[in-house]
Amino acid sequence: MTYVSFPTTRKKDFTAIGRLCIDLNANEINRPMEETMTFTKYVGGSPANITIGMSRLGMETAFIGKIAGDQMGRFIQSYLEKNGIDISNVVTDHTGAVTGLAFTEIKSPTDCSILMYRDNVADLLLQASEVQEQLIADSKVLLISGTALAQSPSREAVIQALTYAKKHGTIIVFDLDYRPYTWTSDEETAVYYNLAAEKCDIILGTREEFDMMETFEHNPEHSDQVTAQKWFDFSANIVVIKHGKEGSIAYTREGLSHRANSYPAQVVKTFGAGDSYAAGFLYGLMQGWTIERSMSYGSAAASIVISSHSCSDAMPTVEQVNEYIERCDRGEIIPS
Ligand SMILES: Nc1ncnc2c1ncn2[C@@H]1O[C@H](COP(=O)(O)OP(=O)(O)OP(=O)(O)O)[C@@H](O)[C@H]1O
Ligand SMILES: O=C(O)C[C@@H](O)[C@H](O)C(=O)CO
Repeated sequence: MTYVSFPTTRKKDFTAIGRLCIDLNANEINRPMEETMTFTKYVGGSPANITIGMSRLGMETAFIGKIAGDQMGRFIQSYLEKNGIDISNVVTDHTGAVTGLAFTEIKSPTDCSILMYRDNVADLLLQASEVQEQLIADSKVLLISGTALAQSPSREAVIQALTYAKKHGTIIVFDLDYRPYTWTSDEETAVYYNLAAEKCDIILGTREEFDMMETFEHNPEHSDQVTAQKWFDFSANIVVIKHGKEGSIAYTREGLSHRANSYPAQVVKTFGAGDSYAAGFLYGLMQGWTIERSMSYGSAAASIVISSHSCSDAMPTVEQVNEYIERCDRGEIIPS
């Protein structure tokens, strides 16, 4: 059964809009930030990570965003280029805005947190007039991520991108990617998230992220089914709710639900799980696989990334995911 009909003849498989940042991941793991001395620098930002993931899986990708006009911005630009991502709609800021930094604290494989430095960041300065309609028209999929809705003018840029995607029949994926520190109030967050979600074909989020969106609604049991059902009255065909190590559940417009277990992992840190899951899942759907197989593929990609030090740089290729699944099937991966 086909749940989403992706356009067939387009130059790009996948384009994302949103933030391009830097991750500084602690080298001394299993320690609090107060005792962490050194970090390794990677490209970061959830939509950037997903795009890198899609590119590693062999998809034709592009990015719409804004980078700082400095060394960090140029580092991001060159990394995207090296990964085969079309950066013709990555605009450089000339107002002195900076690159967002995410310092990661890895206290234990299950206790990780991120300290964000996001004052006057370039990614939130993308303007609606800078979004290229033709690029969206040329893409099978447009992925938006929630953080870009947090402030103007980036908020308007995303809404304009949604308008172009609707006009051209580009499939819209919403990765909720809720980062509370970027927002000023729960009400503002819920209102903008809901407005954007109404236009999306596929929505991916964690239970906690959907709870935030239900600020004005009644779902006392935090029921995944109730959450998903609402979106089928709008544009959604698939709603995926992620539950960390417990796996994920996808609902479809036809009223079916599909579960996927997580794969075993030698966990180094948990962040990056959602981004790699999104890349693997969307890749599978775009190959015409079943929802279960696509979810399972996303779960395997997630286990690879959480077993690694980085998010972006650890995004796996098709060969790596296949090999990981085979090793798991042979019982060779012992969970940590
Ligand atoms: N500890 C774990 N062990 C194995 N797989 C995991 C673990 N945590 C997450 N995953 C896998 O990653 C998928 C997405 O994880 P999760 O629900 O934590 O998303 P997320 O909160 O968006 O991730 P992130 O931490 O990157 O924000 C899960 O469905 C599961 O397949
Ligand atoms: O999303 C961010 O800005 C930080 C990410 O790059 C980080 O790697 C992460 O949390 C992935 O989900």
